[in-house]
This record gives sequence, structure tokens and C-alpha cells, in this order.
Amino acid sequence: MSKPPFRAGQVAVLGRPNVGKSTLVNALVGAKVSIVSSRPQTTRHRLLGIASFPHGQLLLVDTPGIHREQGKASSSAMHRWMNRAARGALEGVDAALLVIEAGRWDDEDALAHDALREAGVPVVLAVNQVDRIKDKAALLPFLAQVSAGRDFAAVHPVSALKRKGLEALVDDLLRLMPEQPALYAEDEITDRSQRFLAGELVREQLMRQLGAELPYATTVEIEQFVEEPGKHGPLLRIGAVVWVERDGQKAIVIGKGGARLREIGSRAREQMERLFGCKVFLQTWVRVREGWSDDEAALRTLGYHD
Ligand SMILES: Nc1nc2c(ncn2[C@@H]2O[C@H](COP(=O)(O)OP(=O)(O)OP(=O)(O)O)[C@@H](O)[C@H]2O)c(=O)[nH]1
Repeated sequence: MSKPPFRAGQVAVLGRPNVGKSTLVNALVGAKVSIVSSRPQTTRHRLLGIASFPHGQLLLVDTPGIHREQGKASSSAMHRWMNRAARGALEGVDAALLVIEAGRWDDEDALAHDALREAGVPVVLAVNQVDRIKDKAALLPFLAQVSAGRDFAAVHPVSALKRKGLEALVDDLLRLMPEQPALYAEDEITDRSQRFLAGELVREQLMRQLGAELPYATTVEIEQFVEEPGKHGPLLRIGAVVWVERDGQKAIVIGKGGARLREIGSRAREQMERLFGCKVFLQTWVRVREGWSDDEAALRTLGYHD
């Protein structure tokens, strides 16, 4: 049998908040490039994960999903930005990967599906979190129901968490990519700068450790990112500012005697050292900026561009 041709292209990853898009991107890429948390709307930036295989390469654009404009929160600048980012992510892609939760197909999924159809890109449906379905037989009617009347290029039940069903999913995605050589070297996992990833790792720890207590309008800015020669190889000196809206929120993030911020910093530093493969010296501050989340200009200074 002759070798299959090498295929490479771009895949937009879309779906409702919290269905497991980041987990799926990470599982496909095989390294931690996108942050994961149980809090909805973790992903504010468009992240590019590069998944390389012997027979092809997928450039995964991880989007925050297409959000319906609803309620007070979604009228903020942040939500408008997220919507624009999601739509922008569809331009020039070769396929879209729509991620849903097994057993659940609601209006928002339908909306995302319609937006993808409108954009004219082939859609592969990943029915994620199948590990949570005890009665596997119940999956079949669900798969039939969501497929009916919709022309998905393929439908795949998967578990991003347990890494099940991913090979078949990758094969079908690659089939939709154009025949062309790899677009990035195999050892590159992301074209995002280390500086950006550093900010994401701090934000992940904030979410992990503050959970529901984390104020929605919190963001992280990397103020300093300098590589210096150290005794045992290079050292990264990183300064991160956690922006909140009120003094009360600042106190929550800092914690008693600064304990919480120290813990956030030390966990984030460990993750950075693992990801960057070198020693990291991380300093974190919390600063107050009132009303930034509804202020487009402030968003731009913090790097949320169109
Ligand atoms: N049981 C199970 N849990 C999963 C699976 N995939 C993701 N999760 C969990 O679902 C939660 C949300 O996952 P994320 O990957 O952050 O979801 P997301 O869709 O990227 O979320 P946003 O960034 O908010 O859009 C996390 O707690 C994951 O561990 C899966 O296959 N099975």
C-alpha cells in the first residue's frame, strides 16, 4: 500500500463554554498549550496549538466559542470581543471542529453549527465527555438525533480527558486538510510567545485556587519577561500583574498575609519551569483598575485586540 499523502491545514475549534475545548486541544497537541479549568469562559484569547502526526499536521485555533448576546454580562466589551474573536477565527480555516457535551445539544450548539455552516467550512462534530455516560447504548440515539438533518463531515464520540477516540477524529480532520508539507517544524507546539503562555499559566492558577471567588473581571498582564544567563543555564525573570476592579477583590486574591498570592505564584512558576524547561523567577502583584472589563480602550492596552 502506498503511503498516504501528507496533509496540513487549519482547524477552528468551537463550542459552548466549558464543553472541554481546551482539554481536547491539549490532548491533540500532546502538551499543555491552552489553559483548562472548570470555570466557564476560561479561554479569552485565540490560541494556536500545533498537532503533528506522521501523516499530517493540524493547526488548531482554539476559540472562546460563539456566544449568544444575552443578559447584562454579555453586553460588556469583553463579550463583544469574544464574539468578534470567534467569528474571526473562521476566516481561512480548512475545517471546523465543533465540540459538544455528550447527551446535550442546545440552542447555543445549534447557533454555533449554523455559524459554521454560514462560513462554508466542513464541520466535524466531537461529542466529548463520553466517559461520563454510564449507559453507552444511550449514546447511539443521541448521535442519530444530532446528526439528523445536518451535514457533518464526521461525528466522533470522544473523551478529551481520557484521550479516547482521538485517533479516528484526527484521521477525519486530516482528510479535510489540503495536501501540503508541514507548516511548522514538528517540535513547535505553539506560535504563541512564551510571554503569553506565562500569563495564561498565572490565570489558570488564579482560577484553580480562587474558584467561584475569582472576580469575573480579572486579567493578567506580563509586565516583565527577560531571559538572563544563570549559573545552570538560562533563567527567566517574569513579572505578572493581576488586575482586579476593586480593593475588596485585591484582598481576596492576595489572601491572609499574602498566602494565596504566594501559592498562586509558586504553582504558576512550577508550571512555567516545566513548560519552558528552564529556571523561572516569578514576581506577582495585584493592582486595581476600576471598570476595565467594560472599557474597550483598557482591553486593548491589556492585549485583547481584534
Ligand atoms: N469527564 C470529562 N471531563 C472533561 C472532558 N473534557 C473536559 N472535561 C472537563 O470539563 C471542564 C472544562 O474543560 P475546558 O477544556 O476548560 O473547557 P473549554 O470548553 O475549553 O472551556 P472555555 O475555555 O470556558 O470555553 C474541565 O473541568 C475539564 O477537566 C472529558 O472528556 N471528560
